[in-house]
This record gives sequence, structure tokens and C-alpha cells, in this order.
Amino acid sequence: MIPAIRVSGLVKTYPARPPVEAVRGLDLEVNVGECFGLLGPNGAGKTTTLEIIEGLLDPTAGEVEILGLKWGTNDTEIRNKIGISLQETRLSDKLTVRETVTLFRSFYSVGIAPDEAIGRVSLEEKVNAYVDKLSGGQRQRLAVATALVGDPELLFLDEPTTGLDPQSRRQLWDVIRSIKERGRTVVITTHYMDEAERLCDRVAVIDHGKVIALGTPAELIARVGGEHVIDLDIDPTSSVHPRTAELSNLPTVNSVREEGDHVTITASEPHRALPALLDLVRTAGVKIAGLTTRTATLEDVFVTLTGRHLRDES
Ligand SMILES: Nc1ncnc2c1ncn2[C@@H]1O[C@H](COP(=O)(O)OP(=O)(O)OP(=O)(O)O)[C@@H](O)[C@H]1O
Repeated sequence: MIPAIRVSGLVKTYPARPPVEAVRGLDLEVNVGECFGLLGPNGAGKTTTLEIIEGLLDPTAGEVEILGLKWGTNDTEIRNKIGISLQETRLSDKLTVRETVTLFRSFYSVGIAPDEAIGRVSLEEKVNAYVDKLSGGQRQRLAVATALVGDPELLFLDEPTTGLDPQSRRQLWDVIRSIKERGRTVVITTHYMDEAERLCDRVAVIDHGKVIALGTPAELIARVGGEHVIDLDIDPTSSVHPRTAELSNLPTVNSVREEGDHVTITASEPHRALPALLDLVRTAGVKIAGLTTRTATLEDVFVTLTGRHLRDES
């Protein structure tokens, strides 16, 4: 079966002084019908990669195939098969919701009725509202409707929920799930890990213009050692800190990471690791301010792989 997207050896260097190597040899394959997430911190190269795949930007080097087609050879065919919702899709404040979607419908030779696209993002009540009267979440759903109206086989959503309140985010997740249920392929960029875990069948973690991990969220979490995390907060007044080597030797512990007074421990069997940890802390006389356990997340995957947090704004 032809993949929805095949990217190989992708490189993008922006001319600047010094030149910016935004994408440095990126390989990727997205299957038809999956929701695929591109994850990474700010500046990792997600938008650049997406814009090259979407045909909005030329690569410096590398190959891109969309549903077996190539930019430069099959442009019209590709455009009729894809829908794009940019990071900040600019919509005219002077148009209503229906007028906006009708305008976008005119760009495609095939597609669905504007009101149907509006219904799919649950904006029926706002069909006659002007764009400048919509909330942030409603605007984002309208942006998705403009991408859906061409009935795309492949939908690109660049950070669709950034800046939205939790309720608007959940509404958009429902929209994305319903698109996937129709058998369409969705590619989404996000730096919200919970979003990727809930929505995506597979994710590629991107850092410094390269894929550093690829798989289902569960596979990636399992790969970095254990599905459980113990967060240990040491009281700042404690004169004793537990030694990393001792923590690493506790039963079923896979990794230990210290950041000041905070220690993050991954363990495959917390019911065995925890009693031993508490014994160690008591014997050593370490004062603790907090101890919690949780399931590992994609954020932990990123931190383990890079030593940095995804939401660092640097
Ligand atoms: N037109 C441009 N000229 C020069 N450098 C650019 C240009 N566009 C992006 N960059 C740089 O390329 C790198 C990758 O940017 P890109 O927008 O692809 O990252 P991103 O992962 O999408 O980040 P974000 O999550 O902040 O959108 C960054 O260092 C950015 O500053």
C-alpha cells in the first residue's frame, strides 16, 4: 500500500547569517488512515518539515511523496487531496463563517457542501456570525472546516490547539477523532504531550531537525524504561540527598534523573521500588517534601532522550 507520506533525507537550510539548519536529514513515513504526530520543542523544525510536505516551501535537499505523488510533477492532483490548517490561519474578519467556508470551497474542484464542513466542526450555531465575533476555539474549528471543505484524504493541522482553553481543546480533539474515524489521514504538530498521547496512533519526536524517536506513544514510553514514574521532592532543608547510584540499584528502577531537589525515577514495578525507596530515605535520614507516582508520559520520553523539557521556551 502506498504510504500517505514518505519523506527521506529531508534537509532545509534557511539563508541567514549564519545559515539556519532547520531540518537536518529527516526520514518519515505516514500510513494511510493514521493520526500521526510531529512532536518537538519550539524551533525543532516541525513547521518547516510540515510546510515542505505541504508544498509551501522548497527543501534544500531530500525527497517528499504525498500519496505516491510528487511536488513539481503532480501539484494540482496533490492540492485536491490535501487540506491544510496553518499554525495561525488568517481568516477575514469581514466574512461570516459560512462565507469563509464557501470561499475556501471555491478553491477546490471537489469537496463537500460548506454547511456540511461547518457541521463537522459543530459551528452550526455560528454560520452567520462574523469571524471577529468568534472565540479562539471557534476560530480554530473554523480553520479546520476550511481545510475539510475540500474533503481531503490527508489533513495537516499545525498546532491546532495552541493557546486554547481546556474545553476548546477537547472540542477540537473530538473533531480530529471524527475525521480519523472517516478513514482519513491526519498529520498534526503539537508540543502538548497529552494531546499527542490521546490523539495520535504514532508520533515522531523531532529535535534539532531530526527524528530522535518514532513509534506509538505506548512503545516510546516503554522504550525509555518503565511505564511508571516516581517523583521525589527532597525538602530544601534536608542536609542529606540520596545518592543516584543507590537509587539506580533499587528494585525494578530503570532510570534516575536529578534536577535540584527534584528526583525523577522510572520503575517498571513501583510496588517493589517504592518500599525500598522509603527504606533508603529513612535509613539515610533524607527529609522529603513530597512523593508521588504517575504513569510515564511522552514528556518523560523527551526528557530521557535529550535531557531537556519539551516546553522550554528557549
Ligand atoms: N524563514 C526563516 N528564516 C530563517 N530561519 C527560520 C525561518 N523559519 C524558521 N526558521 C528557524 O528554523 C528553525 C526551525 O523552525 P520551525 O518553525 O520549523 O520550528 P518548530 O518546531 O515548528 O517550532 P515552533 O513549535 O516554535 O513552531 C528555528 O530555529 C527557526 O528560528
